[in-house]
Amino acid sequence: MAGTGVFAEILDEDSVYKYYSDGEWKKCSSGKAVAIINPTTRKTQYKVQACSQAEVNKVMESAKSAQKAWARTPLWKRAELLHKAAAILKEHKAPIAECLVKEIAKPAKDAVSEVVRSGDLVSYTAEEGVRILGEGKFLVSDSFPGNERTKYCLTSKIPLGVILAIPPFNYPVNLAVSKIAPALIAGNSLVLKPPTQGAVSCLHMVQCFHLAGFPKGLISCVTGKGSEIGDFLTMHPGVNCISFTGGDTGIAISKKAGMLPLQMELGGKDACIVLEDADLDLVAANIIKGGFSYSGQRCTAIKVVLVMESVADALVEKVKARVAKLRVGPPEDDCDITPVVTESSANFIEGLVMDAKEKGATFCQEYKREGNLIWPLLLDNVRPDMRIAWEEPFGPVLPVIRINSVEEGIHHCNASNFGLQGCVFTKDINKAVLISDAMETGTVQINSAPARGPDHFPFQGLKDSGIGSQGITNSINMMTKVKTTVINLPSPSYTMG
Ligand SMILES: NC(=O)C1=CN([C@@H]2O[C@H](COP(=O)(O)OP(=O)(O)OC[C@H]3O[C@@H](n4cnc5c(N)ncnc54)[C@H](OP(=O)(O)O)[C@@H]3O)[C@@H](O)[C@H]2O)C=CC1
Ligand SMILES: O=C(O)[C@H](O)COP(=O)(O)O
Repeated sequence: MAGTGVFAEILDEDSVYKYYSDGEWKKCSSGKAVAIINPTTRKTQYKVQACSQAEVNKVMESAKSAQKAWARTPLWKRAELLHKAAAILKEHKAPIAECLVKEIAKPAKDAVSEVVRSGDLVSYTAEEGVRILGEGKFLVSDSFPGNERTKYCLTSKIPLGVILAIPPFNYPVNLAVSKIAPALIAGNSLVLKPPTQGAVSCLHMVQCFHLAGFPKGLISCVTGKGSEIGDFLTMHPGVNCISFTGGDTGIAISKKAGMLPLQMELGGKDACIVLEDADLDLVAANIIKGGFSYSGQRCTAIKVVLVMESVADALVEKVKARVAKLRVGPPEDDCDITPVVTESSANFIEGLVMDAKEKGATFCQEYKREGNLIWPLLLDNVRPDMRIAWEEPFGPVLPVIRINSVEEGIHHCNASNFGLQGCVFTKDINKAVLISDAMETGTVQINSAPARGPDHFPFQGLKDSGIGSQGITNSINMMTKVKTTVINLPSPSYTMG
């Protein structure tokens, strides 16, 4: 049960979850709380502290001093603590998954998978960090013309300092640890600002790191609405790097943040290009998985199908048949389609659907909504003048655009402001590789739906989809900076051969 057993200490006497600072669970001085609305019941499920700017300042001070000691902690010790946290996370997957079900209406099985995947990510990061941070580079001066071998150059990767991690609602645990673990193994300290919808899941995850025994002040978690405390955090002088996953908010942050490294993973409009020789059963199965998992609330969800006209009717029929089998209902029952995260999100999705209706899209199913629950909807004959051809619904609504050439499909994909992932279905691997080369996206999946996982693969968005690259190795590296030490010798030495 959430907030019980080893998690009892994170809940205060007024049933408000505490924030985490200096190795302790605390109540904020304002006494204000933020309500977390259960997307299924649309009633308040949990409450968390609304932290103040003074509490953020204190957290930043602790993070800065704790980081100095942590940077001098041996790599193997950092890894050992991360492995402990991973084990505790997986041991308590049930109560954390329960929070995900209640806060973000994630289907129960997917919620458990997210926690297990997060434990695996933390452990993999510990191992990868020991390897790549245990190596430096050694250069000699005479490889450059005009130099004798009188200089030995040692280069290594050192921590940035205080990392501010801001994950989104749809993977509040996995996308938090995908920032926390690389930050810690690289010798940084970490300040986490969880999403409001998902905050309690994150607080339970933080308790697992607390129980693992990380030094006080090294990890902090401040709660509060991003719209209220977010700017103070992202513009705080104590922050040395921001790792953000979410929507357009990230673009605004990138314009406000100072001279510091940014890791941004933002929205996507992942296109699925279907050629005439594609295996349409394989395509249909991937469109269901890629377009409707977690009710389409994934940045890597398929967000537009671009199918050759000659096979479009056959494909639409196959997808319709599979849509009809999707179970719609509460996350507790492991339904495929569950309520979207907020009423405002449901309203946004509905706006896109109504625009498509007015402009003549073909509705393959009746549009149906009950509260935040929207039934899966395939829209055929979508045209570029419709908003849904370009905007990201983040819901169970999928547009189909019929194309008459591959070039038309690539053009539509590249005309988008987004550039996260895409996929292409064809039996001709040579053609698939050429199409992948032409698609201006961070990743192209050949004959499968887009996906971030497995988590050690590089994952990056181009254009408005992001800055920098994620994936465990790339995240570790971007949370370090290069340090060069040059040994100057009085005379040339060839000790190094
Ligand atoms: N790329 C991806 O993986 C994702 C993309 N999205 C896109 O974003 C849209 C909205 O989803 P949502 O999760 O609300 O994304 P947001 O970008 O609104 O929120 C992402 C995170 O940023 C925080 N935040 C909000 N405002 C600020 C601010 N001014 N400064 C600092 N942090 C802030 C949020 O906190 P709080 O929750 O308290 O507002 C949350 O933790 C989706 O419809 C989708 O298009 C969403 C999720 C994942
Ligand atoms: O931000 C997101 O939505 C996730 O990065 C998607 O991850 P997934 O492809 O593993 O669902």
